[in-house]
Amino acid sequence: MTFTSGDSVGFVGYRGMVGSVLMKRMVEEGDFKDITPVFFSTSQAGQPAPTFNGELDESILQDAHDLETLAQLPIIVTAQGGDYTKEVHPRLRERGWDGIWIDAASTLRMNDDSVIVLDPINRDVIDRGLDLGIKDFIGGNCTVSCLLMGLGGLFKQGLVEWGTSMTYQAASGGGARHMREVLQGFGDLSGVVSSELADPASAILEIDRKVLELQRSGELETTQFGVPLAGSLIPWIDADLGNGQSKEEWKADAESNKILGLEGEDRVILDGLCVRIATMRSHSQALTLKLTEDLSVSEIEKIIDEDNEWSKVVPNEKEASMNDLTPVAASGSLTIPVGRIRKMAMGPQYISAFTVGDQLLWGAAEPVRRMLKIATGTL
Ligand SMILES: NC(=O)C1=CN([C@@H]2O[C@H](COP(=O)(O)OP(=O)(O)OC[C@H]3O[C@@H](n4cnc5c(N)ncnc54)[C@H](OP(=O)(O)O)[C@@H]3O)[C@@H](O)[C@H]2O)C=CC1
Ligand SMILES: N[C@@H](CC(=O)OP(=O)(O)O)C(=O)O
Repeated sequence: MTFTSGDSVGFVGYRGMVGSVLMKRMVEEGDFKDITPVFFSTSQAGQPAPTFNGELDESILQDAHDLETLAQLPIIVTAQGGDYTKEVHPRLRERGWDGIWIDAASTLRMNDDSVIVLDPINRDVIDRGLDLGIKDFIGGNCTVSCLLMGLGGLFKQGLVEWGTSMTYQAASGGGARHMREVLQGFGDLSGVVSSELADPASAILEIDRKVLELQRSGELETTQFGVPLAGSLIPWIDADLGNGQSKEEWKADAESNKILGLEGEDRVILDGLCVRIATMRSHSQALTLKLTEDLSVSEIEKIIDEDNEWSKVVPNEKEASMNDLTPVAASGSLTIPVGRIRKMAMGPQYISAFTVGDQLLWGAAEPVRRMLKIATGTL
């Protein structure tokens, strides 16, 4: 089953948080002109379909579990989530569907017959996969994709022996309801001390006591995160692998090496701690890298800056770091700022770096959007 310009492409999960960012980017880039979109829903089949291409369209939402309809499509793009992938993908393949499956969920990422897509970093791996007849192209973990978009130049040139990544991951990584829960938490904490906050003479330790009392009371909404995140942090993300490592931490090494196409002795060792903090949609990470060579900071900055058009070095200065190297600065932007680059006290080959990326853009929707363009021959 091959795609020719104007053919239909199926979209599942278009109205979720990741799907909405994907649709917005496709509209911004005029991507709909090359395809005929067919929209699917697991809950709204039969209702009017959206019209992102700006044309009058009377089509209706298709049933996302209707294998017959899905199997007619040469390309399916899904941001519906891992449960949907687990349920539908194997059944489609079992019935002989050989179209291209492009997915934001992690389910198929580490399969031998899938490629993790991040084309500014691994276009060669994607092209090789297409040539070999690979049909499943999966977006990477948000933290991994943002790391490689920022520091990809060093990895691609084989300059990293090992690295640690200490993350500061935003609430959006859990989903829309997690973001709401954090904001609600901040509101509740602020509300319980509103009269004290209005009085500049009130005692800060009394404010702190009341806030902590509410955080520990069990009265805050914690359905999504399990514990209060507002005014706190959670030093564990994703499943417990039982060896002291979280699954999110495991992904750094496993996915980065797969994205870069590194095997055996060429693999880069990556490990670290993943921490959830109460920011909205940008993940940050503090890195320690051991380089294979003693490069000057300006050489390192040049390699990072020049690797792709989105990585941007922020000078290792206080004001620039405070203004340009934060989740507030990075959110809503495709630019991946990389700063705090300096030689560490451990020796000339050890460097620090700090990077931030919008986890809904490069962390989720953008690699998937670009893979669709590659699959349709327009990138
Ligand atoms: N959040 C993230 O940071 C990342 C997520 N991903 C992957 O993407 C998947 C989807 O994540 P995300 O977009 O956050 O999930 P959402 O919960 O926002 O959306 C998933 C689906 O929920 C259904 N839905 C039910 N109620 C609503 C509503 N009120 N508004 C919108 N959609 C609704 C929609 O399906 P329907 O129309 O069928 O009802 C929608 O497609 C994840 O499971 C994960 O696999 C990947 C990387 C990062
Ligand atoms: N686990 C990420 C979000 C995510 O969806 O990751 P993955 O695509 O690897 O499941 C986070 O919580 O920030």
